[in-house]
Amino acid sequence: MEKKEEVGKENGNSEEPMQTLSDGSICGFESLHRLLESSLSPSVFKEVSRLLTGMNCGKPLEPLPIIEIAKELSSQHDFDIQAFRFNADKELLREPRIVRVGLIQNSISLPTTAPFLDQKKAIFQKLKPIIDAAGASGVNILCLQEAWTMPFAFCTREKRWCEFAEPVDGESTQFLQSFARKYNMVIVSPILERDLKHGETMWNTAVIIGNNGNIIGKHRKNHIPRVGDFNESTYYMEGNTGHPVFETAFGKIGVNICYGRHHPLNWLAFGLNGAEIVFNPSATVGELSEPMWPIEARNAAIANSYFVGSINRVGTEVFPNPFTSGDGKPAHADFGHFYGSSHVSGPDASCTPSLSRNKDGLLISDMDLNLCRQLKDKWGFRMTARYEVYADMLSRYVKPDFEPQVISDPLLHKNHV
Ligand SMILES: NC(=O)NCCC(=O)O
Repeated sequence: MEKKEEVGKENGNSEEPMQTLSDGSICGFESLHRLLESSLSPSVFKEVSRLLTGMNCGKPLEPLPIIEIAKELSSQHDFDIQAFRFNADKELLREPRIVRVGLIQNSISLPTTAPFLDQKKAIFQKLKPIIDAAGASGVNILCLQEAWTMPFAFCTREKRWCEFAEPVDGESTQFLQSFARKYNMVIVSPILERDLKHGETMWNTAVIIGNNGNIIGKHRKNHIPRVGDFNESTYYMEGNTGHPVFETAFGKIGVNICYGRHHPLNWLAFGLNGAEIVFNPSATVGELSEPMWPIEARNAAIANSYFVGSINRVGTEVFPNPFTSGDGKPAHADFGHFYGSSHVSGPDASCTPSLSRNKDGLLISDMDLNLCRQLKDKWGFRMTARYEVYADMLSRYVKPDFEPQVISDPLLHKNHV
């Protein structure tokens, strides 16, 4: 209690509700986890963590040591780096299947008024040391944030930002292919795609680059947001690639891009196709979605017995021309603060602490993929699901003559005298 008041004071007034500050921190702390750690006694913090971030094999998630070269890169280039290990129980008939996964979150590098080519090059330059830190740390599968090559200009609805769209084998893929080869690393690269063979149409796409630098395939975002400033339908179409799972050298992975995380059936479909890790590269802002962020991915990991890697970009991106969202509010030139907070959720309801809310970062997680089946066996969610009942319901629901199954209390409609 004493500590909590201290935190309130840092915010200027202990009577005021605590607020996030303009530097993107929460009351001066880079994450909720850090705020709680500094504000609570060690024993209370331990109990709060048990409830907030769960337990893995009966213990809090183990932090992993970070190698010197990665530490140096993180201090030279000012990015957060954290590492954890998800264990699984030892099995008698299967060896552990440990995969090292990296998630990168970052802000843009130049103002959105800079020439486009410079903006793009500067983001590439910024990412180099972070990808090197991942590669040098032995990351097997690395995922970047949604539309990582560009500012998240979709709020503006101005067509000029379409220039950032690239074919699947374009410049950004070529840039990442060299890292994939150098570090024997699978890389998931979410970009704004221009499909040259289909009339130059655009998609919000994740390109999956294999550890030999080959392109394994692509997935196109299934659901387009129509909420707040996220008017993304101006730029790309609803995906037409289904829910592919990519069998890589290090495990079976799927990509549920940003707003798709609000759709439980979207998560389910990747699970039904056998995903062991699903990435959720995102771009979302505090005012809109922050209370949902720690819940949805975690729920998906639990319900589908797989790991989820959630990534959100960082910072506030200000655009040259103000825009509105048709909600009667004044025109504004930015989306609000992209709150980072990337994290990994396990199928056993454990979860890493989040990366910073206001800083670039690399989160490394070792995960024993055996945990997925162990949780399927323990909780039996796949076995107890009634897919035939859901399938029947859905097939009736999509028909125009669908009638909701509602049984009304007959007394509700009885005429009272
Ligand atoms: N990029 C994107 O789909 N954002 C939508 C906002 C949200 O889902 O939180």
